[in-house]
Amino acid sequence: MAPHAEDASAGSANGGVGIQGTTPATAKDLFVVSSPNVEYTDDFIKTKYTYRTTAVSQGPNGNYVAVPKETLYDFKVDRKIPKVGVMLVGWGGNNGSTVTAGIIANKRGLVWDTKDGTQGANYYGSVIMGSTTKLGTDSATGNDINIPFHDLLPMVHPNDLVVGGWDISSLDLASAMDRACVLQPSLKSLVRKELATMKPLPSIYYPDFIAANQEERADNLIPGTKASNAHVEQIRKDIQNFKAENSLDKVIVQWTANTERFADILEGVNDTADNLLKSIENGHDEVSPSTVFAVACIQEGVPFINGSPQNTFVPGAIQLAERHNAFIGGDDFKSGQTKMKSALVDFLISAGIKLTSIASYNHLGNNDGMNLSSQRQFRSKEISKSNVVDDMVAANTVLYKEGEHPDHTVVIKYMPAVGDDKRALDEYYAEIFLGGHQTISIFNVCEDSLLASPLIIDLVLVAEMMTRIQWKTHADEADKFAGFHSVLSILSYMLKAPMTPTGTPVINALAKQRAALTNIFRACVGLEPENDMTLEHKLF
Ligand SMILES: NC(=O)c1ccc[n+]([C@@H]2O[C@H](COP(=O)([O-])OP(=O)(O)OC[C@H]3O[C@@H](n4cnc5c(N)ncnc54)[C@H](O)[C@@H]3O)[C@@H](O)[C@H]2O)c1
Ligand SMILES: O=P([O-])([O-])O[C@@H]1[C@@H](O)[C@H](O)[C@@H](O)[C@H](O)[C@@H]1O
Repeated sequence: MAPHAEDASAGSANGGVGIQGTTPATAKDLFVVSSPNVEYTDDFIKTKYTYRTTAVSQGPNGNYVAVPKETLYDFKVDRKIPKVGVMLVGWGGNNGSTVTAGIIANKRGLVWDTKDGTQGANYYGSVIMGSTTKLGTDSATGNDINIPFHDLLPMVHPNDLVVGGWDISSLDLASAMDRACVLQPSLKSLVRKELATMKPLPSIYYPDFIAANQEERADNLIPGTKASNAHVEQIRKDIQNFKAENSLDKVIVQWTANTERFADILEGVNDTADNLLKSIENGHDEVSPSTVFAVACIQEGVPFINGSPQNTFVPGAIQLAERHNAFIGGDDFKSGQTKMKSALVDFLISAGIKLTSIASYNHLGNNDGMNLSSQRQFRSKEISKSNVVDDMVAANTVLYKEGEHPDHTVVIKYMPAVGDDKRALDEYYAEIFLGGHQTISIFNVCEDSLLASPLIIDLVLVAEMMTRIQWKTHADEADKFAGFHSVLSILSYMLKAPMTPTGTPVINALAKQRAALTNIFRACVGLEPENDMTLEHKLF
C-alpha cells in the first residue's frame, strides 16, 4: 500500500514512494500527486495539464513536416463520490439478471460451493475493478508501482450501485436468473430471496424492431403508443421515481435489451433533433424503443449507454444530446469474440503481418441468440462485429493499398443446447515473409453474460466519473469549465462499435482504447501519459 500524504515524512524517510508537499489528502486516497500543477481541495482535484501532440502538415517538397504542439488545459475533478443508481433496459435478461446477482454477491462477500471447491465473489473481467495501472516508478528501487485502476480517480464502487430497470417480460429477477441459466445453483440460492423482490418496470414494445420470437415474453408493457410523448414521459417519470425512492444523487441508464433492427435514417423524421421530437410526438413508426429511451434520458439529463449494436443514436438523437449537454455512449458491449479480434488484429497488423482473411463464426443458445436468429437483428450485430478492424487496416498503408482490406465474414447460429456458453470459432489467415502464410485458429468458449456483466459495470463507473470531470483551456476564464463532449468516446474499450463525436476518428485497437482511458484519467490528476519508454532503465 503506497503511503498517502499523511505519511509523507515516513514515505520520504524510508526511501519508498516518497510523497512530499502539503497538499491535503484524506486517508482514503491511495496516492496524491505532489506537483505545482495539482491542487487538492476538499471538493476538487484541480490540475493544470500540458497536452503534447504532434501536428503534421504537407511539406514544400511533398514530405511531412511534424511539429510538436502543446495545449494547456485545466481539469477539475469533483471528489465527492455520489450515490448512484443504474437502470437497465432489459433488466430481466441474461446480462441484467447476472450483473444484478453479481453486484449482490460482491456486496455481501458471498462464497458458494462449486464442483471445484468454494468460489468467492469477484469483479474479474472489469477493467476498472480487476486490473491495475502503472502509477509510476519507485524512486528508490526503480520498480514499477502499479495501483488498482479503480484508485486512479475517486470512482464509485460497484458494491454501492443501486440497480433497477425495465423489461417487457414481467418475471422478477430471481425467475429471470433461473430463465437465464447462467449462474451456479449454489450462488443462485444465496441471492434468490433478494432478487425475488426485484420486479422490472413495464417497458415499451414495438414488435417490428426485435425478432417475432420475442413476442411471447412481452407481458409487461407500458400501455399506449409513443404518440404525444406518452412513452418518453413515462420513462422520465420512472427515472425520477427510481432516483427519489432510492435517495440517489445520480442515475445512469444502459440498454441491455434485445438487439433491434437498424432504423432507417429518414429526412424529416430522425435526421435532426427537432424532427425526431416531432416524430415521437406524432407517433412515427420508425422511431425505435431504444431511441425513445435515449430521448427520455437525454431530456432527463441522465447518461444513456447502448450495449447493443443497433443505431439507437440516429442523427437527431446525437444532436439532441449535444443540445442538452447530455452524455450518450455505445454501441454493443465488446465481450469475448470481438474483444479477442480487436487485440489479435492489432497485434498482427502492427507486427507487419498482412492479415488477408478473418472467418468469425459462433453459435450460442441464449435468448440473445434466438433474437439474432432473425436476419434483420443479426444484420445489426454483423455490422458491429465486422467494422472493428477498419482503423487498424487503414492505418497500415505498407500492407494495404487504399481501400484494400482482409476478407471478413461473421456468422452467428442459434443452437439452444449450449445456452449462454457461446462457442466462437475464428480463423485468421495472413501473409508472412516471402509468400509464406500464418493460419491462426481459435476455439473460444465465451460465457457471454459473465463476460458482458463486468462491462456493464465499467460503463456505469466510467460514464459516472465523466459527469464529475470538467475542463477548460488554461487561458479561458474560470466560468468556462465544461464537460466532455456528449458522445463519450472514452467508453470505447468496452464497446464493439464505439461512437465518437461526429467527424472524429473511430479507434477500435484495444490497446489504444485502454491507453486513452488510462491517460485521460492520469491527466485529470496531473500525471503525464504512460508511454512505457522507461528511459530511466536505458540511459545510464
Ligand atoms: N452477453 C454478451 O456477451 C453481449 C455482448 C454484446 C452485446 N450484447 C447485447 O446485450 C443485449 C442483452 O443481451 P442478453 O444476453 O442479456 O439478452 P437477453 O435476451 O437475455 O435479454 C434482453 C432482455 O431485454 C428484454 N427486452 C427486449 N426488448 C425490450 C424493451 N423494449 N424494453 C425493455 N426490455 C426489453 C427482453 O425481455 C430480455 O429480458 C443484447 O442486445 C445483446 O446483443 C450481449
Ligand atoms: O463475443 P462478442 O463478439 O464480443 O459478442 C457477442 C457475439 O459473439 C454473440 O454472437 C452475440 O450474441 C452477443 O450478443 C455478443 O455480441
